[in-house]
Amino acid sequence: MALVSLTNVSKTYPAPDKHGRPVVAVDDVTLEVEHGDVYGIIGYSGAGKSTLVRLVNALEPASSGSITFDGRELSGLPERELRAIRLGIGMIFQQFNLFNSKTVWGNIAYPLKVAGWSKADIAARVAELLDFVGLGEKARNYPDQLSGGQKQRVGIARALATSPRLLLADEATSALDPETTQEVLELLKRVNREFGVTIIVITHEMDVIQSIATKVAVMDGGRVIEDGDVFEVFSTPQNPSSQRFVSTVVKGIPSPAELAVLRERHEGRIVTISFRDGDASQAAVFLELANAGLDFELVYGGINDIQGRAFGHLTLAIRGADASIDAALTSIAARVEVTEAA
Ligand SMILES: Nc1ncnc2c1ncn2[C@@H]1O[C@H](COP(=O)(O)OP(=O)(O)OP(=O)(O)O)[C@@H](O)[C@H]1O
Repeated sequence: MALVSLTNVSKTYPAPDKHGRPVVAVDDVTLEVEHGDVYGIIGYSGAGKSTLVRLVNALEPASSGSITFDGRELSGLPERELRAIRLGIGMIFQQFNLFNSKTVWGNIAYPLKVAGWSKADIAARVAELLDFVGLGEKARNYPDQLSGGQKQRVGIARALATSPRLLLADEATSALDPETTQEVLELLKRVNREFGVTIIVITHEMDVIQSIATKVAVMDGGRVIEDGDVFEVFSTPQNPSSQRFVSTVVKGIPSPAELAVLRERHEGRIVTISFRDGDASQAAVFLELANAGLDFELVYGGINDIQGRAFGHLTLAIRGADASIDAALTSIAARVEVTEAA
């Protein structure tokens, strides 16, 4: 049984949008998060990601559809029972949401005090968590004496205090620099591996999904437009909207503006060849162009690595007789994806 299961879930806010209509923030979403998953939810700003998190956390009720947590239907549950379910769900935020008037120790101890733990149990648990996130030295410091990465580590320790089964990370690394982001992501991987905590990661950053997610859902306009294995979704998106979104976050696909510049700077036909690991050797593709007597140069490209599997897009300017180029591209297209700029 999935840990979190959403079936035809929608959330409509009566507050009208700029056309005077209610806002459909989440639109008929069905997805399942299995125990042990690191499930990424990615999409443009306004796609409905944060709203989805608030529904899963039972902070707001869905307008329609069913949400279950560990097999229990959330809708219709009284507040007392929802509170008990929320204890099994930890949450971390972009702005960390620490109490500035409490020390690091006090921040981590807070949920345990609320849950009625004894002083001795709290002390032991906080010490254990400080050690896990590597902040033992900072126990007596206040949040404004910490770096962003340290603050998020406190946020993670606090979220884990009551041993939740699910951790919701809403843009948890978006305020951090790339190096600190990687450190926090490594810590989240350990949370998943060592404690078996299932994680839902909400982000607009490809790097985050790429380094920790095992599955991903792409959201656009409140809907999940594509979901599945991270490598599959990012290397070969099926839906035109997710293709458009993916092309903005993966490396190596020239935007329309970049294509216009390439066309201006290079003679010949501009063709993007997309490789997925194990698909076909790049050497074989280049050899085919050379054997057809074509002149070509690499003008744009990038390789993406998703958990040890690579895919990439190389854009070439190819020069030669049109018929020879057509024949070579038809032959290459039998093995790898070929896209010629219109
Ligand atoms: N409480 C609310 N009342 C009215 N409209 C809302 C409310 N919360 C969210 N919305 C609207 O719902 C849509 C989805 O918002 P949401 O914050 O879930 O998107 P998001 O993908 O998380 O974007 P971001 O990354 O910018 O936070 C937006 O159009 C937003 O304006």
